[in-house]
Amino acid sequence: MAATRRLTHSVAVITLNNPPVNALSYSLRRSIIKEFVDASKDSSVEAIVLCGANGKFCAGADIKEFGSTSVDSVSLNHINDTIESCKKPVVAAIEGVALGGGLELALSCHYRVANVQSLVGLPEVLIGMIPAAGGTQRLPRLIGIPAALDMIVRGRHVPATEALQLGILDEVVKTNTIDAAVQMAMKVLGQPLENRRLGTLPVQAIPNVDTFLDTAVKRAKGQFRGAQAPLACIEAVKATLHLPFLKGVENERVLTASLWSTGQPQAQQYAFFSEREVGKWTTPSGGKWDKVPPKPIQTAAVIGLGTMGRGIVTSLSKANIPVIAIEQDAKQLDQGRQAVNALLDREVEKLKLQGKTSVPGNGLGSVKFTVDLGDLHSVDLIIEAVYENMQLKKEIFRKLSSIAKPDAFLCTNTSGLNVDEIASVTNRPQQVIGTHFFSPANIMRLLEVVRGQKTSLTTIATAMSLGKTLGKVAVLVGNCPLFVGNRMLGPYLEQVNYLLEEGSYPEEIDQALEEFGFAMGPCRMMDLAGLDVGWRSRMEQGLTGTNAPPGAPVRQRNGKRYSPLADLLCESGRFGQKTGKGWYQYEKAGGRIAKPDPWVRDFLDKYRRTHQIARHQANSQEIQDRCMFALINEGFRVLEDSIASGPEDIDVIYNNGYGFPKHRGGPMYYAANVGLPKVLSTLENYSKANPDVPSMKPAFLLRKLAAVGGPPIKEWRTQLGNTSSKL
Ligand SMILES: CCCCCC/C=C/CC(=O)SCCNC(=O)CCNC(=O)[C@H](O)C(C)(C)COP(=O)(O)OP(=O)(O)OC[C@H]1O[C@@H](n2cnc3c(N)ncnc32)[C@H](O)[C@@H]1OP(=O)(O)O
Repeated sequence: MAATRRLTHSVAVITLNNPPVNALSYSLRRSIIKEFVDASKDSSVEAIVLCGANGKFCAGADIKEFGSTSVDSVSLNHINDTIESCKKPVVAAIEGVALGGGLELALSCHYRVANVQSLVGLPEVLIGMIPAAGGTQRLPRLIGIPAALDMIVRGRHVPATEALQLGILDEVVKTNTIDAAVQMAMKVLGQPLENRRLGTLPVQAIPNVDTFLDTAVKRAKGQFRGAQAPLACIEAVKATLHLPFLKGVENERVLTASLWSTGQPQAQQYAFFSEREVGKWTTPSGGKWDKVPPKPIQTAAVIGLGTMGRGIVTSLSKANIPVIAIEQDAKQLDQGRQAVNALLDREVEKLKLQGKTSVPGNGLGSVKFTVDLGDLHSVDLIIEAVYENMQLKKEIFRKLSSIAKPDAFLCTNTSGLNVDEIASVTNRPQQVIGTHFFSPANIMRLLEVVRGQKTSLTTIATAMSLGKTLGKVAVLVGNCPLFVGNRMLGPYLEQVNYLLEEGSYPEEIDQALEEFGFAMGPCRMMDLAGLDVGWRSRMEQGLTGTNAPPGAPVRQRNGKRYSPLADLLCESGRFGQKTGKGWYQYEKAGGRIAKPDPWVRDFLDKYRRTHQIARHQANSQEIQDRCMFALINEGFRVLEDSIASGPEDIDVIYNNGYGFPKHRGGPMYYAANVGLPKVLSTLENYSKANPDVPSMKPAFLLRKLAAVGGPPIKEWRTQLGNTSSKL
């Protein structure tokens, strides 16, 4: 744990050592200050190098210690000021990462040398905070307001080559970073340090700075919808213009305290740790992430090059895994090839920007396009990504049974079909697993890994590990219709339809949920996904179309409330963005700019008149409560059924796959924050007034937890008890 010290010539090298990422815990901070003061007093030491153990400089403050009392007793600001004012040159030797407080520490050093593979950044905004150890004051003084603001507000991890260009680093080396830092320290001995102390420098003026900052605020409000940290970051950087350095640092402290009182940092830090926790999967049969080794995946194949397949091929190639990409005929193969190549070209551009052009083959795995399933005989893992049709999927898996090598894993990319049924037609159900990617699959971080009844632990471990290799956050879920995310979406969208029936317009509903923080309101989301998808599914279920029960009341099915609104839209050819019309109108078929459509208003008004529904225009709060509590209630049912192993899993799914605002932690964290007794009573009231909407009947687990006062979310798991686990 202690920061250790060794002398190289007359240079003291202080090593931060707090595995796994050298986070600046209270005890590490104490050791650093002690070692540093000793070195600066030692007359045999002429210069000091700061580095991190195990190839990592430092990932910043220890987030686990936030909120504890020891935080301020040895503040990072005190360390940074001591370093910056040191009379001997201090050089940071950056390997791996210098993030948050780690970069702030490095910015207090007089020089910075980094390994070419390293990343630097101030990602505090991603955990609901601002850099509060001088970062918002030193970085603008070093690289100017625009570049600093961009890094701080987006929390970007900047590759070393870019950081060198920006002026954050003084030198980038391919090997022996610490030696290079020692060399640098020797080289600068005797040179004046005044202009290397960032806290003493003026910030460079830029023209029209007020307009520039106002625009940044407007952009952040639009982009981060309700998240306070990006705005506080702008405020803190703005202070460099009118406050002296120390006052600017004091302002960081005030802004941090004010952010903390919003509860957003706590929610985002919960989200951060939940993402790491879901990787540590367990199963009731005793399977555990660190006990079951995954099989290495050296080659993979993807069947079907529609939107999902293209993204999955790109994702695999990006992870440097050679892929075989299959389509059923030459024409579709050609279309798929063009689309994949365009996506891969964009990836190459991104790699170039990161200075990674020297990686052999550009660091992308090769892609072989073919129409011949026979080519799959030697691949390690196959992902089927054809459209959602059980018969078609089964036909493919039957064929794969005889073509794929016996130890190959067979994955189905389905958003809700029964993985057991698909596995049942194969000769290896233990090696079959669901991998539910989210569109666009090369960008979206979420991967739902769906375990079937017979899926082996090795198969789970391999799919989860593949998710990590692809840079995704993989969540293990059980097999039930629609799995976790889409299952919860059902009652949420049901409420949207009922609100539309009752008198709200699509844009009002979207506005309320976008104000809540969702990246996209539900009506725009349905238009994007295609209204016909749900329509076809409802036809297959006999809820609408020719299979619907004859003489069924229009607004009821099987004794439950039913809204035919989306069916009616589809019957008039309005499938959403793809047809240029859905809940909104678009500039053209395939267009993306949604405009409220007077046709839709007329259609809804006429519908209400036909069915004699008195107009009830719900306000934002009612829209948010009904939609959110419907979603959350289903989340409790998912937990009861053990389809997800804990509330954190659900929250990670929603934060990463459904545009849920991370500053609210996730739907289950939000429920805990609102208070479970309140969620329960709202659902109870609705349910009493609407007994024909069973999805709003409060879940048993919600009642159970509310009955014990709504404990903190980390205690929910203990209340889950013995349920019939699907995990
Ligand atoms: C409180 C004192 C003074 C306050 C004033 C100073 C304010 C400073 C503000 C900050 O510095 S806030 C922190 C800013 N830093 C970050 O946000 C970085 C967060 N970490 C990451 O982005 C990643 O973890 C990583 C460093 C890029 C590494 O990613 P990788 O995928 O390689 O590993 P992970 O699984 O993510 O992490 C491994 C392990 O380490 C834990 N961890 C990571 N960072 C921190 C941290 N800053 N504090 C505490 N713990 C951290 C992570 O939880 C994993 O733990 P596990 O137990 O193995 O799951």
